[in-house]
Amino acid sequence: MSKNTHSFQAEVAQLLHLVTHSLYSNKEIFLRELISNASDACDKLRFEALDNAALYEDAPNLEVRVAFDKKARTLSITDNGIGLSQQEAIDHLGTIAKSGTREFMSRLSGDQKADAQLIGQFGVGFYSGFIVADRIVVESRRAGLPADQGVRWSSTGTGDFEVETITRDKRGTSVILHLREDADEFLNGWKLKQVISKYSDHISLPILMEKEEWKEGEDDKGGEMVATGEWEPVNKASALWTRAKKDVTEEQYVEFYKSISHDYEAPLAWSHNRVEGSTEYTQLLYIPAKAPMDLWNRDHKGGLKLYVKRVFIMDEAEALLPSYLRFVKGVIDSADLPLNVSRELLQESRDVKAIREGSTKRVLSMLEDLAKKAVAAAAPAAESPAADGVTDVVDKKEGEQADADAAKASEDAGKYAKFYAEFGSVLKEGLGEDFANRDRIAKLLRFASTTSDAATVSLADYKARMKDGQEAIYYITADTLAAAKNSPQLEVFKKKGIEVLLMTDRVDEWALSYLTEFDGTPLQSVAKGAVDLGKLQDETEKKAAEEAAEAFKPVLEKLKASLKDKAEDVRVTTRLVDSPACLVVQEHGMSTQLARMLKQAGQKAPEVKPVLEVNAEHPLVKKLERDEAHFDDLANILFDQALLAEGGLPEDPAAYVRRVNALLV
Ligand SMILES: Nc1ncnc2c1ncn2[C@@H]1O[C@H](COP(=O)(O)OP(=O)(O)OP(=O)(O)O)[C@@H](O)[C@H]1O
Repeated sequence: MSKNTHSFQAEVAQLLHLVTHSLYSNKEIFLRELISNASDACDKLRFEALDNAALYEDAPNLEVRVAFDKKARTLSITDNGIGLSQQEAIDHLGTIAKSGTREFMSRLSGDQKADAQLIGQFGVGFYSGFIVADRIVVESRRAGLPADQGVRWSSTGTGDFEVETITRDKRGTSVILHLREDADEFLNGWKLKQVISKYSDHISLPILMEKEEWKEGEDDKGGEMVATGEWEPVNKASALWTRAKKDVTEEQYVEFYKSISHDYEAPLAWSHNRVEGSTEYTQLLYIPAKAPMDLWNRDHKGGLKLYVKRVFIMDEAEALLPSYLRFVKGVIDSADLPLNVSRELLQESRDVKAIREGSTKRVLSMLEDLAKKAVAAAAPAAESPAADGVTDVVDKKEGEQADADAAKASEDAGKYAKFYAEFGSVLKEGLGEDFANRDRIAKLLRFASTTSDAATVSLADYKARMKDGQEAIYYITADTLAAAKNSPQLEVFKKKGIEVLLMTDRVDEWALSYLTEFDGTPLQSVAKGAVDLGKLQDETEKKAAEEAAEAFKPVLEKLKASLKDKAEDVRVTTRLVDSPACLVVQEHGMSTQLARMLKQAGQKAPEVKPVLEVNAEHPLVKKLERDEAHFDDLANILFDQALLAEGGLPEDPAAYVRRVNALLV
């Protein structure tokens, strides 16, 4: 193949421009990305070689070599992994195959700082080389292909790249960076070693660099470091999760997280354990601080990296965690699974089931810990050791330590709220997905309520504040917090000072349908079924209500007849104070709000005919008794207004307007 020029996919060209302009403040990450790709390529070779050992050719020891040439101003990262065929070079180094790319691009604002964060989160991988290089040459040969089917890919990172055939004896890939004028610092062995140990110590392959020696200059003209031709490893080369906890620093855990997740921010928490027993495995699980952009995309893949006895098997192994924990990142290294395990096999394996259960429990405990820290911080200061009077006399050092501890405690305290804001909605899916852990999940949920606009109220908090005689945990679902707060259904609860949880998340109604009770107390939607305040209503109130209903009966019958196409039933209620009417659905029916949402999403929703409840004390309702001439109009207005009040739209808005206008003139 002679030299061919190809254009980058439009998104790549755009990304390259941003990479070179926005990621400048953190140049050195390019090395982490390229070494990580080299390591992935070796993992892939090892995996393919399980079925075809010939792929190793004569070089079974997988490794990465980093070399630089001061004169040529080049830095190269060479691996003897799987390599790239010509077509693969064109496909993989000219496009972005990642899900969520388009959405990511649309969120870029042109503000360099904000964009740099986003790009960091997205992960630019190979293209990060252009932060420091104005030209990149990739030479590669795929394992198993003959030497004359190598490929050279080169580009200056603008609009296009060139590809040509070369002869390459060694399998694997060399990425050769022609460094920019201002990237001189990477032509220095000491600097490179420092960056490698910061970002790539956990890579399980040896990363080799040429040993250097000091050579005096001639005629005492100063000296310099020169390469000796001998290669030495510069990383620990033991996978991080295989080390003992005590041998891993906090910074190393954080860097490892960043390298597997491509996240910019440190994780909120992690847990590293060796599990022994009938199923043996190591788990290293992280809870990110930020949701990835495509968490809600249908094609978002969650899951952990799976290793078997330190051999990389697959990314995004979804079978290792339930879908509602798809935000968790990390590694599982199993001692029991066969090396040739496939995704299909994972689904059926009993070992995987045990790993999944164990990892789920571990994640829930991490979340419980974070939640506990938030509660502890909210507790009165008297419980903190600094306030118990014993620490009156502290020397300066202890004082500083106490300050540091306090800062850490306050940071820890905010973590659960941070987690919940990002992933609370996903966690709720667990109510419907993971019956075995439903109670634990329920304890982790937080909601806004009539006493708190922020989603901070736990079901346990709510229970602790329940009124004497209150027999249920009341909640309402709505599209927005404002709609929930102002819902007519809440009027009687407000009047009696009873707290109601306000649920405005799309998943709430679906998820809550799986949680019928919490700690022995039933959950009750205030928009479903007839309101039954039970013991909260005294006898005189009940009697008055019954009498009002009796007196209202004739009007009720007429209302039912007028609205027979719209309302399932019409009844008198005590739940309203200021509003004339509201809509409710039958006890086990789908709420009108959920039905509306499904329809908007283009999905099939059953026709929900709501029940109209009227407030017999309201002047507008009383008017029904007197105004025979407008009865039908009034009845329809009452219904449509109740629909409007909960965020719906009258079936025939023009007719509604006509009716109201007729009454206004
Ligand atoms: N050293 C290499 N050897 C073989 N293939 C490589 C190498 N470097 C990159 N590639 C190929 O190019 C693709 C694109 O690399 P890039 O770093 O841009 O994204 P990625 O690795 O797929 O994603 P991410 O970096 O976000 O994990 C890789 O998926 C891989 O197929």
